[in-house]
Amino acid sequence: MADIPSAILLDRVTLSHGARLLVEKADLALKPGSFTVLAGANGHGKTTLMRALLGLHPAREGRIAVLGRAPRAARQLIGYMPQERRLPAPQLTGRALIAASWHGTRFGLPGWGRGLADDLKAALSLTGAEALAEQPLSQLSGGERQRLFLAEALLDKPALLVLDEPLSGMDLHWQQKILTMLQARCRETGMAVLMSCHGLDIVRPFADHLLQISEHKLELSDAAL
Ligand SMILES: Nc1ncnc2c1ncn2[C@@H]1O[C@H](COP(=O)(O)OP(=O)(O)OP(=O)(O)O)[C@@H](O)[C@H]1O
Repeated sequence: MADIPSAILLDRVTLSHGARLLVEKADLALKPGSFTVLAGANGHGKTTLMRALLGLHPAREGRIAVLGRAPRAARQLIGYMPQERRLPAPQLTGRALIAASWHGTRFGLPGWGRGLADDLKAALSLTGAEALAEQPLSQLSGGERQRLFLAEALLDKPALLVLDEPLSGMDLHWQQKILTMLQARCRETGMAVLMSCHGLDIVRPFADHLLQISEHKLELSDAAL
């Protein structure tokens, strides 16, 4: 049987912003179906690493492969939820915003048809955001908006989910519900998750690995330890 490619593979990767070195000569291999929490102090490079996986930030050295492809070529297989999102029109409903961004990124595909509507319903149900999607974004709390944007990242049944502090603003009840859902999706569908967060105690019981960025190094450990 052919080898299944890693969800994320780094081979001697160095990341920097100009003269500011963030990660130096890092190696990493994360399997499909794995749930990894990315931790590190403010400004240590978590967002930059995620953007590099999406092909939005070039590695200074080394090779990055996502699902066996170069990052840009893997983009269609990745669901991404950025740390912050500008709301271009706060009066839009969540459903309308997702439809608009879907058309923007999937230019050339058929319109917002039945299949897509069903997929959106299923994704919204995973994050408990069905009712939220019908309300203007300006009337949602920060944690409610996060659930909506997480549904959007899940919409296309990605093989890899890259989440930049998705739990920020969510209360404990919803953090646990979302973590339970993500863990189950990893087990049941083989989707891999890389998720940054600062509240490690809550996340550890649900994750397989902890990936720490510190002193320009990436250190992978068992999340339970
Ligand atoms: N667009 C940019 N231009 C120049 N330097 C940048 C840029 N974005 C980030 N940096 C530099 O890279 C460092 C790491 O930023 P990054 O956003 O990756 O950190 P982070 O670990 O995600 O931080 P946080 O926990 O605060 O979200 C920053 O401290 C900053 O010095």
